[in-house]
Amino acid sequence: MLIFVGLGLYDLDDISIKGLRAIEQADTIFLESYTSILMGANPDLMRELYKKPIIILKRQDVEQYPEPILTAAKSGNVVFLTGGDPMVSTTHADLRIRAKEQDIQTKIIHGSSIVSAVCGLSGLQNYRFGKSCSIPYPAKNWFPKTPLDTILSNIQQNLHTTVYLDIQENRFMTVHEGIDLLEKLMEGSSDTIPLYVGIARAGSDNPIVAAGSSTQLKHIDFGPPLHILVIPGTLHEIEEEYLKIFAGYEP
Ligand SMILES: C[S@@+](CC[C@H](N)C(=O)[O-])C[C@H]1O[C@@H](n2cnc3c(N)ncnc32)[C@H](O)[C@@H]1O
Repeated sequence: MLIFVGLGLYDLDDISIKGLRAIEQADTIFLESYTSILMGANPDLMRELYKKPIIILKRQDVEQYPEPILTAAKSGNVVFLTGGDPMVSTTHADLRIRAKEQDIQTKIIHGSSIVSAVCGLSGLQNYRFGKSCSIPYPAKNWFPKTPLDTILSNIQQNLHTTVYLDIQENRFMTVHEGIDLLEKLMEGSSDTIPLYVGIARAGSDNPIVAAGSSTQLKHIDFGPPLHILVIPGTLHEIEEEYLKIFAGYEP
């Protein structure tokens, strides 16, 4: 059996009791930490708490060479750990399909997700979000414009946009870096993003939530990762009130 377990948002306490029970019963535990990462925990703390070994997986181990995971799940109980919810903004649906094709039973134990956390922290209503996008760190000769296109298209339709910020090995894109990259993409055009909401460390005891123009947000210290951006469409009056109270928004 292959059980996808969501670790939740920030530290060891965010996993569900169902998730912990699945770990207790597991013969093999895998952890992927390339789609998201618990900044208030680490694999050693997990091994200590779960009293079991944990095998760390890279993207290619899951997306290109998943056979060891599937083989283990054919003969025993496998838990596959992911930050947040395992099926939100990840590609793990593919692994579940591959397991099904090999007659391996699967199950999902959900975790709290950044997708719902942004709604609670910003007050932006979940049914007013359009397509989300990700900003990658620019590589040599590669700086995609698609995130900006998604944001502008959502703004035109009066929808909010969740903007995931890149995670690379020990490199986590900040709200400031994300805004700078978007501003660079808009240089020389008439496109503008009038309002940004920056969120840091959702799920921790001290998340930061700040709303304002790019210039205003550049003066905010968001602190350590993880960070995420939300670009609102036109605000509903309750959303505006919420951002004023909880995110220092000054229209
Ligand atoms: C690709 S998404 C994966 C979402 C995850 N599966 C979930 O359900 O929460 C990961 C991105 O979301 C954002 N993120 C995830 N957890 C966060 C947190 N606790 N605080 C702020 N941003 C977070 C970061 O921008 C990160 O790069």
